[in-house]
Amino acid sequence: MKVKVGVNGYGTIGKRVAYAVTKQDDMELIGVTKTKPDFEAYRARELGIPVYAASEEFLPRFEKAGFEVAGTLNDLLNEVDVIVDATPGGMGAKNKVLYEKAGVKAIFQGGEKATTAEVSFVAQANYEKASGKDYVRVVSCNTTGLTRTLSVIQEYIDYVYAVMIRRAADPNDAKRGPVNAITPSVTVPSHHGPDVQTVIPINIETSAFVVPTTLMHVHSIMVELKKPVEAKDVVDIFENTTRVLLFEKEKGFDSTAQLIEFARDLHREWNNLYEIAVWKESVSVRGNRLFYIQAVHQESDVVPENIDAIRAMFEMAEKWESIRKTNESLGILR
Ligand SMILES: NC(=O)C1=CN([C@@H]2O[C@H](COP(=O)(O)OP(=O)(O)OC[C@H]3O[C@@H](n4cnc5c(N)ncnc54)[C@H](OP(=O)(O)O)[C@@H]3O)[C@@H](O)[C@H]2O)C=CC1
Ligand SMILES: O=C(OP(=O)(O)O)[C@H](O)COP(=O)(O)O
Repeated sequence: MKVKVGVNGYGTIGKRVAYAVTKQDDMELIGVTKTKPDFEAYRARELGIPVYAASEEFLPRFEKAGFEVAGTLNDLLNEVDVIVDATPGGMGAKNKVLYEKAGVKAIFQGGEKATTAEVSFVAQANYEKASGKDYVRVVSCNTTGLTRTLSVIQEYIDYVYAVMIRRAADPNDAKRGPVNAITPSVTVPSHHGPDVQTVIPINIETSAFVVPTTLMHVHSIMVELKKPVEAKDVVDIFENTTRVLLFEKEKGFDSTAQLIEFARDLHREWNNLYEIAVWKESVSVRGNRLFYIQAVHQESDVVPENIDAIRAMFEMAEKWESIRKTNESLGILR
């Protein structure tokens, strides 16, 4: 039996999760919601995905355009086993009452507070904690990136300090850009450090800056070590970590631009780079401090996590079986 999945909010994250669901042999995409009949709604329809109005108040927009919807969110909720809420940050918590009323499990995204769900989730770090749960939050793209690499070197960590260089907007977001400025999060820690702690129990402080780019976030990470480790051992660990890839400046990976080009060269859908990109040369140890730099494709790294969260919530597969299935279905390299 396939799990019936709906996606509420067919935007940057929602459309990618919907696509990923269609690639799973144990899941069925029942439909997605839109607030308006724009090109994304027409494209979903072309792809054969039933489009529902995000609520009754939006129905007149669709009627005016002559766009026939399959129903409203409430109708979608009657059809599904789980809803992936990918609405703008903060809206998921409000939607939760609808999901509770419908008796439907729900996955929230990183724009929601941790308290919205029972578990904050990164598959490789705490898959089992989501087992059988009704409400799970896939943490933000940056928190997912930090957790993926830090969770596998956890035994060496005394304290982590990370500087997050955040992209100003997604490529399709003309409202927020171009931005000719650097915007610091003036309070330390930025929300990322405490957010990592909702998944793994480590000491971590983060600060954050928004810079004028749409191509990925970059993290400069410094770890005070609890016990000695050599850079080559950390490289080995990352080389054997799922959803983490090492890239070499030596091979032309000078910036996030080449990382995105790499994803384009793979003919990845939407040039998704689901894996966290660690610059190999940046992994270095000086005294009792480990340094490395990584980049996060904000539009896609959380997509496999949403798929694994569904399997965990329905106890459909053990952790590594789910990760393997998700990776294979999306062409994730490791
Ligand atoms: N973009 C990113 O880099 C990342 C985002 N996240 C998190 O994912 C979540 C979604 O973000 P993102 O995909 O970027 O957001 P987007 O703005 O790209 O998409 C949100 C979608 O929600 C829909 N929406 C708007 N209002 C409503 C409503 N009242 N009811 C239902 N749907 C509505 C919009 O649909 P319509 O187009 O029809 O108006 C829109 O497409 C947030 O929590 C965010 O923090 C997590 C990781 C990375
Ligand atoms: O989850 C994200 O970033 P975050 O981890 O810095 O909050 C996404 O890139 C969304 O960021 P946004 O809040 O700038 O849209």
